[in-house]
Amino acid sequence: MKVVTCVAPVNIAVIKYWGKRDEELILPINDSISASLSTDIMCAKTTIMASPLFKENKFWLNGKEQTFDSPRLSNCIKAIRARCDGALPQFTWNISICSENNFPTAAGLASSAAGYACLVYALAQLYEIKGEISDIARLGSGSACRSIYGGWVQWHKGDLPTGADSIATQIAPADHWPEMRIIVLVVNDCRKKYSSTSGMKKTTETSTLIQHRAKNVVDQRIKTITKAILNKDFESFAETTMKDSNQMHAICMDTFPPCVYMNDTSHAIVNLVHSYNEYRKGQKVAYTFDAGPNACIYLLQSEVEQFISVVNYVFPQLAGVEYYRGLSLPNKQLDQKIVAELRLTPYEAGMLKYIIYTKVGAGPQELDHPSEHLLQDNGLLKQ
Ligand SMILES: Nc1ncnc2c1ncn2[C@@H]1O[C@H](COP(=O)(O)OP(=O)(O)OP(=O)(O)O)[C@@H](O)[C@H]1O
Ligand SMILES: C[C@@](O)(CCOP(=O)(O)OP(=O)(O)O)CC(=O)O
Repeated sequence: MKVVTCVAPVNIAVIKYWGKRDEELILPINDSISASLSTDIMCAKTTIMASPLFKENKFWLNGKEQTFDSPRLSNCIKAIRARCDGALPQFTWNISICSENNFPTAAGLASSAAGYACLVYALAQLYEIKGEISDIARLGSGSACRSIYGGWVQWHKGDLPTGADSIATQIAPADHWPEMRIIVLVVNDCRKKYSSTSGMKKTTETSTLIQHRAKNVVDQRIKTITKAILNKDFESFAETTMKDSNQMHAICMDTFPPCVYMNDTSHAIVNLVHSYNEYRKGQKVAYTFDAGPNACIYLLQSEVEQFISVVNYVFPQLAGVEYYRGLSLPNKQLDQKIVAELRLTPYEAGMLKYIIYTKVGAGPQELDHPSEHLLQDNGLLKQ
């Protein structure tokens, strides 16, 4: 019997992946860049057990048994096994897979990225594969290839029709910009109506704006934001991040019928960030939205106290929920000058469900201690 347990991070793109040139191989029409977040706060955790005694393959996600026949799961397993030494005994054994996310699944919080990166990373440990695996994680979910690395990561779209050059590389490790923080303002954590996969397929079929983005916009933004990250230039990083999020959602609106992911609360957050930056006389806080209404805020640690005091004033919390999750948030009295100058008025309580406070992290890891395994020795779920 052989067993491995791994964790892998969520990643939040600052230059977005939206649109494929090959649906089957999951090849994007443009490069993208993200930061992988700390697995201490948000992660997928996956145990894979192989045994000559297992009669069949099994897969559980968040405690519920799933079919083993899903095309994306099969594609990842096939591709990993094609790179494995067939002489290893575990090569011929059946496997049990158990995965869980410690944050909402399919709610636009990049669960598929963390989930498939974790699956592929754990399979690579099980089958003792060294070398590139981000192209295999990409077969599970495009954005998953970026979660194979920690820190700041670029997914190169590649040119080959096989997808062999459509891989992720690290731009800078997690400790390159240690002051960087991420606050996720959770507006809705329910399963979303249209998945990223179906939304971006409709976009490539119907939007004309997306051609403009791929041809004329992304390459320059990739250069600008890479330079900003390497030079730790927050102003330039923030402006590019916000513009790129806005362009992705403009393209979603240009899709026919439109796919609308942001809601009124999301737009209220956008307005608040711009007002705040005006008050601070610079781009001190940056928002970005994936395929859902939740806002991911990038900001430096020095800005957190003041920004969060403003968020708490404008979006009062409902009592009785575990509201702050992750790193401990500083508790600062709101500066009344900001309220007066920005003419801030609170919305009704409960528009934000909760807040996750986290930072950039080091990427997937194997957890060696047997207590970490999610499966019993017989390959069934631990109770
Ligand atoms: N831990 C996991 N292991 C394996 N597969 C997972 C895991 N978590 C999520 N998935 C797969 O990803 C799907 C959710 O992907 P989807 O793209 O709809 O949402 P999301 O990743 O949360 O949002 P987004 O990609 O827009 O940020 C799940 O239905 C499941 O098939
Ligand atoms: C909005 C995004 O989060 C899109 C993520 O799309 P997915 O990677 O979930 O899509 P598939 O490749 O079809 O699985 C932007 C991004 O992460 O770059």
